[in-house]
Amino acid sequence: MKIADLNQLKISTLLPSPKGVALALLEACRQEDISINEITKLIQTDPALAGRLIQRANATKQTTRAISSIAEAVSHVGLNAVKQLAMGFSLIDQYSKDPSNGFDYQEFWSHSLLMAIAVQKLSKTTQASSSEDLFSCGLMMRIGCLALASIYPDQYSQLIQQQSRGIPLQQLEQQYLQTDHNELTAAMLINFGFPTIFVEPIYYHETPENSGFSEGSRPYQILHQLYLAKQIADFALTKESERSQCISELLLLGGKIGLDTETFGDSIDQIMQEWHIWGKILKITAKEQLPSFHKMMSAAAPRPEDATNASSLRVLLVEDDPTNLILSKELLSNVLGHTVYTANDGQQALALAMEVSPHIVITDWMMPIMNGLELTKSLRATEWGQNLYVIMLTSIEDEEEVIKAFNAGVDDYVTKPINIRAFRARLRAAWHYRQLQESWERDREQLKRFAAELAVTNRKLEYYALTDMLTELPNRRSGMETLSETWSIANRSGQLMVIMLIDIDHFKSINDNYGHSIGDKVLKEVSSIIRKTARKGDTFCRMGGEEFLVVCQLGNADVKSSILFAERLRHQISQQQISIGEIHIRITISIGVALKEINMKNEDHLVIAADKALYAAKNAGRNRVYLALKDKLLAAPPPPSTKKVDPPADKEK
Ligand SMILES: Nc1nc2c(ncn2[C@@H]2O[C@H](COP(=O)(O)OP(=O)(O)OP(=O)(O)O)[C@@H](O)[C@H]2O)c(=O)[nH]1
Repeated sequence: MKIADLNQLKISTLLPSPKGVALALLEACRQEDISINEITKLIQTDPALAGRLIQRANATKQTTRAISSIAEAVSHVGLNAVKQLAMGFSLIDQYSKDPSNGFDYQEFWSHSLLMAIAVQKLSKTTQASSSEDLFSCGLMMRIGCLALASIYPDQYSQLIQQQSRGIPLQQLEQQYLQTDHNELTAAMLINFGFPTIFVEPIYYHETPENSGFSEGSRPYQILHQLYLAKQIADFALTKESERSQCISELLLLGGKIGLDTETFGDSIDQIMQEWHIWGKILKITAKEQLPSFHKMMSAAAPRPEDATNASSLRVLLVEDDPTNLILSKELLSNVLGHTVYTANDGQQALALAMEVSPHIVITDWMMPIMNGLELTKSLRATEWGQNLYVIMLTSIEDEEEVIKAFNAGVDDYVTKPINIRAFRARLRAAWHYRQLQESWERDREQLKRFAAELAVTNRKLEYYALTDMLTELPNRRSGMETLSETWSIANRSGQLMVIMLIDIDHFKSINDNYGHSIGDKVLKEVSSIIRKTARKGDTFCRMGGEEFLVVCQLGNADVKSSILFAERLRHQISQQQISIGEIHIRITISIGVALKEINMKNEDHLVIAADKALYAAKNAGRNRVYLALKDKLLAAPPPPSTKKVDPPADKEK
């Protein structure tokens, strides 16, 4: 995260800053021993702030009883949030009238308010943070833009205009102002006393992929809620004709934080309602009421209402007659506002089309070298030419000829001389076709992305379902699946089958002596030794607690080699000192080995036999291997060669 150095920028005195009671609150909250009583007294001096605070407290309270006093509102909302809300409200009051510098202050706050309400709503679904804290984060997360607009009024309005031509604002800000709104926001929020846990996610809210936060962590969750809140705010303020393009992306993002379409749609509707209510309270103009999200989701692609909507198409005009070419070009570019490329015959047009990828090809019919029909057929023969919209210009409106043109692949025809109004109307149809095509392509891309993300999520879920999270060994469920598969194969093939149950001796004393987290580390260490010592093909899992299961690979499963392996493992663990920081621990394990026998009905009987052997090993003094064989429990040869290490686990410092 790069934070702007406010002093170096020499702009600190020009930065938007809270005034009056908000400023006093900011100062007061810097004192560690400030009491709610003192804060309440301060707020009482500003009736507008007091009223808004009580309204906010009521907006988030769980009970039906209304909060009516400032003290109650302060303790409900929390000191931190009171301070942040006071700052946000104070800034709105001071910076909401548009000075004539081109920066739309009302739209800025309207957008910020939307982000605040949206992130608060989303936070309730994941409970990553207090929703009041997040409300203030949403309200202030683009405060750097406001700052830049106030410090560099003229330059900043020019940058905003350039941004609307497709250059990212952050890039323009860095280029012309040597800082950007995110750096400045971070610096200002730190100055206002916002905790880093919020400032960092706010800094990355436009580019979450650059944050490096680990998946599922608290900053990661906050960041993704802020990101989604911004997308929702952008969506609400975008032009109606462009709204449908954002819907699938929004649904995908909602899905990522665990919201199904129904719940997500309802949340968006509630956000929009609250936006209007809060807009009135703070005197910020919220846009007209949007239709319900479900309605917007099922709406058909918009049709252009006038020619301005249908402008800016890339048109390839093919005409051999120079006068007609000039006239048509003039009409298309100057009157109708399209970008026009020209060619004099079909062959030239084919080459140019490949180069400029036009949206529409308007071609004359009769031309030398390659006529309009041949050009259309050639275009349709290519993959990229399938979706081009082709309009044929013709002087005769003979039905047979027209059918011929449509059979060759044209989408429409216009008779010459061109009638401007009719031509404009037909281009609108072409524009609509283009819109549908783009939305279809977008949906397909999103579907691909969604499928890829779903595959990753499913793989992760599968991993989590079969893995013990502490030791990262396969878990009991996975072990039981292997056991039952191996049992079936051994049954069919008649091969020998051996399993082992391993249990750490006196593990409870490790927890008791050193605490649970050291106990966890010992479990991890033992798992790692088992993993390293196990023979190739043997599968092992953590059964739970301090018990592990090894299912020997059928080829390895003769009793002698399995006992040797168990002994080696036991010996290895008894010899290895486990060091965790300053603490050094030696532990031992007991192992029960069992062999599949004819009288065993299923794998459970095999586990019971191994358990009996384990119990016998424990009873015989622990740190040893026992074998269950033909209803007998035998100490496994060779007997433990190492000195018996008995309870409790010794502590060496
Ligand atoms: N740290 C930690 N402890 C666990 C975990 N799962 C189980 N335990 C503890 O493991 C201990 C098992 O204790 P016991 O079943 O009495 O067995 P033991 O102390 O190993 O004694 P013996 O098996 O008789 O040698 C209990 O104290 C559990 O709380 C875990 O995931 N982490």
